Amino acid sequence: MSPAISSPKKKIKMKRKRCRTSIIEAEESNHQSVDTTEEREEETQVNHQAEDDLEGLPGSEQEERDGGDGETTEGNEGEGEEAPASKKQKAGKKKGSGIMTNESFSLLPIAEPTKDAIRELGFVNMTQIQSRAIPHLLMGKNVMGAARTGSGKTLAFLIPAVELLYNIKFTARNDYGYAYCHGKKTVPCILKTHAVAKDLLKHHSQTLGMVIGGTARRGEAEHLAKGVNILVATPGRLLDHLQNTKGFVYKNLKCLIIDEADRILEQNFEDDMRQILRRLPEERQTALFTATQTKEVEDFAKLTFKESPIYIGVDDGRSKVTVEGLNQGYCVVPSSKRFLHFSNVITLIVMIYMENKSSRGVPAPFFDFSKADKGILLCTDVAARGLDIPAVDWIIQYDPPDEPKEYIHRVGRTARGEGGEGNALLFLLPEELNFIAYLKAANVPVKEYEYKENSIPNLQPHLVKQVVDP
Ligand SMILES: Nc1ncnc2c1ncn2[C@@H]1O[C@H](COP(=O)(O)OP(=O)(O)OP(=O)(O)O)[C@@H](O)[C@H]1O
Repeated sequence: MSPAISSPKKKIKMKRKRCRTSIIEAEESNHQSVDTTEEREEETQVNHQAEDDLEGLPGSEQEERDGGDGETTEGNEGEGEEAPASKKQKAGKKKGSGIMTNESFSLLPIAEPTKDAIRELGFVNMTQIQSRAIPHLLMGKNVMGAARTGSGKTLAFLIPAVELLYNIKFTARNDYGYAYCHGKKTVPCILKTHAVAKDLLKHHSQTLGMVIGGTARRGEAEHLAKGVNILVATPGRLLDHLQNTKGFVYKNLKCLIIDEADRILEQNFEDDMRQILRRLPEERQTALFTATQTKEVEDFAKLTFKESPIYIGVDDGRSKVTVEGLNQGYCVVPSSKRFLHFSNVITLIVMIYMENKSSRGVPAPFFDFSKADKGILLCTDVAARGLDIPAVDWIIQYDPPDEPKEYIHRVGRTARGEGGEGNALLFLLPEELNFIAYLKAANVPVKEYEYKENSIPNLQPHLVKQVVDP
């Protein structure tokens, strides 16, 4: 029988239970690869060669050949150096989330300043995507990486970026070495990457910049003309600077990293990307990362890579696409009761995160919410991707998104990182129930919660009072 949700407040207060569904190996992965099976086989051979080259490096041979099942290999007991355990690593001791390996960052052939920065971030062992992607990227290979939300993709591509620039001794002036392009125009996603890059560069002299559509471009242009080593950018604004900013030297570009690849084609950035790719030096490394493997990503990969990249699908073969620590369910409610039920669950409205922006295009509620001890953030899909807000307990969806992959990104804002736990509840109208079939086909494990008519308190007078006399 499905659990009742007659008292959502009670449910929220209830000690969160981990989803105990065991991982069942799917016989066939539902994920699509970039290439046809034939191409994939060839690529696998290439991968094995690369892995042989990588012998001795963590995450190389064994894992890649096993195909990576997303199963937990408990973290923190590896040969890691002493490091201050961050909240997240402590959380990892509670229960494995299925994203960790027992391979320590200290085993990577990377410079001391980078290792120091990782240690100071409080990370000891690598997540799966990190242990499998970093060695290839350090060797200059083109990589396409797919791993579920909250599994550490950001460090997977930033550590090699920082490292390679350090090794080739790029100077701050006029050496534009790395471009990181985010598929979606959401400012917080860019900020997250920029913040992680800044932390990693703490003991390095390499420089960092950021260009974002919708913000003042003049300051950006001046910054670019002075020289930036790693540039975090949205596609449209990057193209604008490539076309129009005098003194922006990008002929030395060594690597292009594209994140949230599935959004690029969806958001009609294809033309922008074509033009960006045409302008950048051909002799460069390219990496493409995504949380959801889709047809769009395949198409985009064909546009991006001249030759097949090394494909790393951490979750291929997993029987579910969301993280272990996520409890998720849905509740079918009639249209007339949905809002009341929704308000009952959230009980209190604290912040609203729409498209409103403060200075530099950064939505103020995002920062307030990130810093707050507790709170509720009302948001549109603009907050659905890439955000890494600490300790989000619940994601409540007032209505379903258009596609399962959007659902996966929405719920991916909770239960992030090692040991991350969280809950997600989706309200559906009876006529929207079909969406569950799509979720199940996409390997999203959702439970049905029972809707009880009499569980809704009469909030109407309270709401009216709030509106009239806030
Ligand atoms: N090796 C690690 N050990 C413990 N925690 C980690 C490690 N690497 C990353 N994390 C933490 O895991 C969380 C998720 O990381 P990150 O934001 O990079 O995920 P992501 O895969 O990019 O997610 P999304 O697809 O939703 O953008 C972050 O809070 C990050 O600090």
